[in-house]
Parts: sequence; structure tokens; C-alpha cells
Amino acid sequence: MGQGVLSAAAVGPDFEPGFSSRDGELYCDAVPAGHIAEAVGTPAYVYSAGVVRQQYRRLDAALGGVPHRVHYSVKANSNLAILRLLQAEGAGVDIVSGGELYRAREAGFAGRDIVFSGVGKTARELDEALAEGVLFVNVESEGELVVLDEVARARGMVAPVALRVNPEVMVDSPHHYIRTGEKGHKFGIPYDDVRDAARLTRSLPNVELVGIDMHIGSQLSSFEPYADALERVSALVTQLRADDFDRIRYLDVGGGLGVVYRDEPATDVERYAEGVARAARALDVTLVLEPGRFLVAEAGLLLTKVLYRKRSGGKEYVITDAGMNDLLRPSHYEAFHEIVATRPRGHRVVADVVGPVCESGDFLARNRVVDDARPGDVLGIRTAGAYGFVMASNYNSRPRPAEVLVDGDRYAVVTERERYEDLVRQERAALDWRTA
Ligand SMILES: Cc1ncc(COP(=O)(O)O)c(C=O)c1O
Ligand SMILES: N[C@@H](CCCC[NH3+])C(=O)O
Repeated sequence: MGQGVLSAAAVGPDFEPGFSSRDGELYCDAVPAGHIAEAVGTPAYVYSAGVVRQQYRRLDAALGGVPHRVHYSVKANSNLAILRLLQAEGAGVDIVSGGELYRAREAGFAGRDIVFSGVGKTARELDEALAEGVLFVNVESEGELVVLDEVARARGMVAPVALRVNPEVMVDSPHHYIRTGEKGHKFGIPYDDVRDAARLTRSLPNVELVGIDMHIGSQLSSFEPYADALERVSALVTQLRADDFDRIRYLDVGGGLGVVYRDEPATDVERYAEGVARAARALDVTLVLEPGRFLVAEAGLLLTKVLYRKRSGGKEYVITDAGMNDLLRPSHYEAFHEIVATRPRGHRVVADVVGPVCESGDFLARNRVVDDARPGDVLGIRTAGAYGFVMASNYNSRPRPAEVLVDGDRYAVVTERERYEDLVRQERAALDWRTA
């Protein structure tokens, strides 16, 4: 790691990767979380490299019996250090924008290790992806097929395409914002229209149908929605082959594997792997996965300092220096994130844990039994490795937090905390007035 590595008190080699409590103190791997808060400041995201590796290896091993590729979904946590770590493990990536393509390239991913998803890709983004030589583009509409064909023609190449199917099944994600495979959703091509879209590829000389794709939702806690979707998508592949689409060789089943935030059942990785592998084997295709949350959520913790305590209307408030701009999930999805003290006081209270942002919807937890933390105490918001920092904003002109990677008994700042100057860097004081 070299540059940027700060030294921490090592506590010996016998630790498990991840977050654990020892001697009244919260650790990430072998590094006390409180030490990181003091050295780096708060709010700060902390990631355990070991947990990311463990999750990746577990999933990859479970799929051992079938030709497969695990393409990490960059949107979940796009930090270059996380991307490099997964690249070193042998992962590919699933990207949804030119910006994510840029990150993937910076992290060292080759074009063939990239699949390009997303419902609204621009011609420029498609061109950048083709220039990079991506494995395939997950196309979500006939309009996109036409644009991709034009872009590929201008480049003198044939674009490899997977059609993203909306299998139109019932999805059990905890919030409707993160379901994507039900009838009427904006994502994918409606099930009954996929054969027409496939036929269209025939009349477009610069695209070739090489795969079928689905992504039905996020934070799924059972295999049933996958099973329903796989059945429908498999029937479609069989039908398309009967229609003479004989170059279909990839089945991309998207992401969606859930993690435990509170009391959800943990993903049964073996059951999932067996189910998707069976579908791939029956179709004689290479299986492609796009897990995001599963690989990184549990590896992350958001450290935040308690600023104040107060009571209002009989309610107890713990006011922290992290808010909805740092971690949006609680206010956006009413998502539950466990909150632990890095050095618990032992006594607990029922409180709302809220941030400094000028919105009543700025909360990290409501009516929660939490440590009776006092100003200056440091709390950790658990399971914050996915859709945490990536959804952070500068609302209220708040600089975005630092990110720290822990690996065993050492840690490194992988993203510097933003500074006030960063907030106005793109803004112009001297205005360059133009007229139409
Ligand atoms: C196309 C696509 N693939 C993969 C993912 C990753 O999902 P998850 O983080 O639930 O694994 C998403 C996000 O839901 C997505 O939109
Ligand atoms: N941002 C969502 C997941 C969205 C998945 C993107 N397709 C979350 O935090 O749960």
C-alpha cells in the first residue's frame, strides 16, 4: 500500500476480518475503530479488505462447477481501492456510466472484464465502451439498439449485445425503489417484446446478440424471485434459439443478493449458486453475475462523532456529525443500519440518531435503542459499505467524508476528506457571459 498508510497499534495476528468488539472496544480487523476516528477524523467510511475478499471468494467458490464470471457492480462502492482489490481477486465489473468506465480503467480492468448496463446510456458512453472492447452491452430498449448499431458502425465494428429482459415477476426487495423486475418498471425490455428486439438485431448489421440479461432487484432475501425469473428467461432463450439466434452464449443474472442489516435471513449462497448454475448448465451458456451489495455492504462502517444530545417533545436525540448527505439510505429507503458505539458506555437509551442537515428527514435511526453516547463519543453505522459513500452528496455544503481501507493490522486513507475549496472548485467567480 505504501503512500498514505498510517501506522496503527497492532493487536496481534489472531483476528477475523471485519468488525468485532474486544475489551469494550470496536475493532475493524485488528485496528481499533476509535483510533481511526481520532487519526482521520469523522465522518469517515471504514472498509475491511478481508471481508470483501471473503465474500468474493465464497461466491466464486460456490459457482465452481459451472463456467462463470463475477462482474462486481461498481455502483455499490466505486472506490478505486475496492475496485483494485476485487480486480486482484479475479473479478470483472458491471458499469452503468462513462464515469464508472473511467474508474474501471483506472483500477486496471481490461475491456473484456467489463459489462455495460443501464437504462439510459448516451451515444458517447456507448462509444467509449466499444472503444474499450467491453465483453457486452446490456441493452434495455430498441431505441438503444439502434443507437448502439450506429455507434458501432462509425467505429467499424460489431457490438456484442445482451438484451436485458424484464421477466415481470414478483420481487421481495424491502423497498419498492429497489425492485426492478416487475411489470411496468422502467428497466429492461418488457418480456413479450424481447423477441421483436432480437429480430431487430438481425436488421442491424453492427450489433450481434450474444447474451440475455436480467436484474430483478436489490437486497433480495430469498431465491424464489430468481427462480421465477430464471424460468421465464430460460424459456425465452430456448425460444430465441428456435428462432435461430444461435450466438447466445451468456446468461447474465444481474445482482441483488441480500445482506443482513437487522434480522433478514442471510443469503443462502449455496442455494443461489446451485439455482443459477442449473439454469446456465441447462442452456449451455457462461453465467455472468453482477453482485454489488453482497460483496461490500458488510465490509463497511461509517464512523461518526456525537456532537450533542437533546430532548424535544419527550423524545431523546443523539445529534451526530454524519447526516443524510453522508449516508442516504435511512432517509431515502427508511433503511435500517445497526448503530454501535466504538467504546460503549454500557447504559442504553431509546433515541433518534440524527444528522446536522437542515431537513427533518435527516436521520440515521429512529426510536432506536442505542448506547447512551455523550458528545465526543464515536459511533459506527454498520453495513455501510454498499450504497454509502457513493450516494453521498454535498448538500448543505458539507464536504464528503474520508474513506479508509483496513487490511489486518494496518489501514490507509483511500479517499481524502473533501475540503471547503473542493466545494467551489468547479464554480466560476469571473463570469464568462455568452449570448445566444
Ligand atoms: C443492472 C444492475 N446490476 C447489478 C446491480 C447490483 O445490485 P446489488 O447491489 O443488489 O447486487 C444493480 C443494482 O441494483 C443493477 O442495477
Ligand atoms: N441504492 C440502493 C440500491 C440500488 C440498486 C441499484 N440498482 C440501496 O441503497 O439499497
